[in-house]
Amino acid sequence: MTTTTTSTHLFTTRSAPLRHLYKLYFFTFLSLTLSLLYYRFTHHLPYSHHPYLILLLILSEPSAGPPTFHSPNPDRLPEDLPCVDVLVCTADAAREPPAMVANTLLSLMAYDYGPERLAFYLSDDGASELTFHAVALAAEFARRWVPFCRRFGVEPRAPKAYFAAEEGGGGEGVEFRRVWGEVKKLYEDMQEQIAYAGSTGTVPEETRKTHKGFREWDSKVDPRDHDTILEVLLKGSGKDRDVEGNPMPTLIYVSREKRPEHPHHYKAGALNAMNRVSALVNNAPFVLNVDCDMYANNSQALRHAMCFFLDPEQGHRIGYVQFPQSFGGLTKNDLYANGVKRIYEIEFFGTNAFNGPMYAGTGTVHRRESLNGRKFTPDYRPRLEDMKQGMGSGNVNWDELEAKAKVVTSCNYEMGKPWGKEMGLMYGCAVEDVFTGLVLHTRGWRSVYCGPEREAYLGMAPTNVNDTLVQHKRWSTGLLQIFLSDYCPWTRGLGKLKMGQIMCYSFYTLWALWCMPMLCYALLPSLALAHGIPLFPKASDPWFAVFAF
Ligand SMILES: O=c1ccn([C@@H]2O[C@H](COP(=O)(O)OP(=O)(O)O[C@H]3O[C@H](CO)[C@@H](O)[C@H](O)[C@H]3O)[C@@H](O)[C@H]2O)c(=O)[nH]1
Ligand SMILES: [Mn+2]
Repeated sequence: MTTTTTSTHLFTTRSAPLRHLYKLYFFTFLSLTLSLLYYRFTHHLPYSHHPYLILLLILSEPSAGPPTFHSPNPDRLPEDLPCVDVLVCTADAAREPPAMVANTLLSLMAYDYGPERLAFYLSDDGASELTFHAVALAAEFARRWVPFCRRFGVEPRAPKAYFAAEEGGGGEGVEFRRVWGEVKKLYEDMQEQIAYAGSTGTVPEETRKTHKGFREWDSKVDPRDHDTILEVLLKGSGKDRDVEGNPMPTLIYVSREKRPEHPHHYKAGALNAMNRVSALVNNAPFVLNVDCDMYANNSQALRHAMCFFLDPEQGHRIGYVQFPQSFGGLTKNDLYANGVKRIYEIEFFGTNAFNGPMYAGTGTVHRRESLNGRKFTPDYRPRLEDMKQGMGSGNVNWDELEAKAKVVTSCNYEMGKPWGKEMGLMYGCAVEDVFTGLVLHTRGWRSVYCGPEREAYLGMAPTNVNDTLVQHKRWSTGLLQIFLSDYCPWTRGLGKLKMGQIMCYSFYTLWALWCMPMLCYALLPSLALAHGIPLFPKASDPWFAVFAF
């Protein structure tokens, strides 16, 4: 049994062995399903769902086919890495508790990457004082948490998960125990303050004096109608330092301007606004976006992503690197399949052979240029030297920044500009992520799916049937909308995408079609039974073998 392995400098690609067996399995399955269709026809049995099933089965072939694995070699990375801007979004303090947002931010701020090269932007579409409070507390606690993680190499770096796990994970010895105890105490204090504010619904007067940002909530703020609220909570470029004197990364809280008469384009609008704010500070060549309900579980993930972008042979073609979304706290036996394991454990590895996976909305590192409208051309060869400019140069004018950031986050800013159409995340679709990924692929970029052994992100998925239905309705209608739009993979993609990729995109965007076979499978057996129609041939009939398979 051999595996095909190709190795370039910074990452290794390995294809699954026995690729022909996958094909053999697929064609056996397909021919048996087709013969079932024939049997249903000739025996006048209910068969209406079969054509859909066969169509979906054929379209699923590339993604369900043999997996291709890309493994990064971070030991070979250059020392001086390019900056990364990290965009985190939250939208509703009631559904996305401020303590969770703080925890996600802290896990990201503790990335093993070099704090002076990172800048964090928290977009709060809920314009909540409680979220602002939690983020401001997280900024202070980070001065202690980040050096602690770095010094003892602890994992995971989300404090909640870390302290909930085995006591004192990551080290031993008297010194470790002492520091661990101190940091835990500080963390619990922070948690208590967040919880207290949550229980009273407001922030204590004393705390409100610590940041000018709180003044924005002196009068009531309507999340759908307010000015931009923005505060730089940590200044990078060596200004703010942790307890050991090392530079802290930049951290900025932003709640963009909202007016009822202006469409805000949900998460896509939020990310585009953050994209512009981050361009005013470091304008990092790479942008990581993470939903606030997913914490970083692997402190190496960013270094892994860089292995792909900086690879001397293939890096320049890569538009984005997608990490899996893994979920904790699912229902027993994952009753509603909200873990979407099939996608992240099977299909995305299959898409690696066809220019890479869809953009899944979180745990994604984008090349800023490709996200912002650049088409891939074979002569595109970004130089590491150019990518390294930006942070650390100390030339950010922090006073001017707030004023400039307010301009680029105002409702009118995008008027007459290509944002949402040719630049940034695409507007007008409920699954802005898949849509945007498709556009990037049609512009010639490749993507890479990287599934590290230690899960890169761990998050929350819906746990009740109501939330699941809302999510699935949004996904299935949004995806179908793409199939029926100008960006139908068969029209926009022909000549630009690989055939396997067109099939993958069709498989996902036609996801709503699954309702046909599903409904039939749910209804037909009981209907057939009630009318005395046998659904299956007798055991003595040769056709029985096909059914038994
Ligand atoms: O007006 C909005 C609405 C949502 N969000 C944020 O967008 C993210 C995703 O929203 P969520 O309600 O959690 O949706 P999910 O169904 O969990 O999201 C999945 O599906 C989306 C596409 O539909 C992807 O963008 C997400 O990354 C993916 O996790 C969250 O961080 C929200 O805070 C905003 O910033 N502004
Ligand atoms: Mn979510």
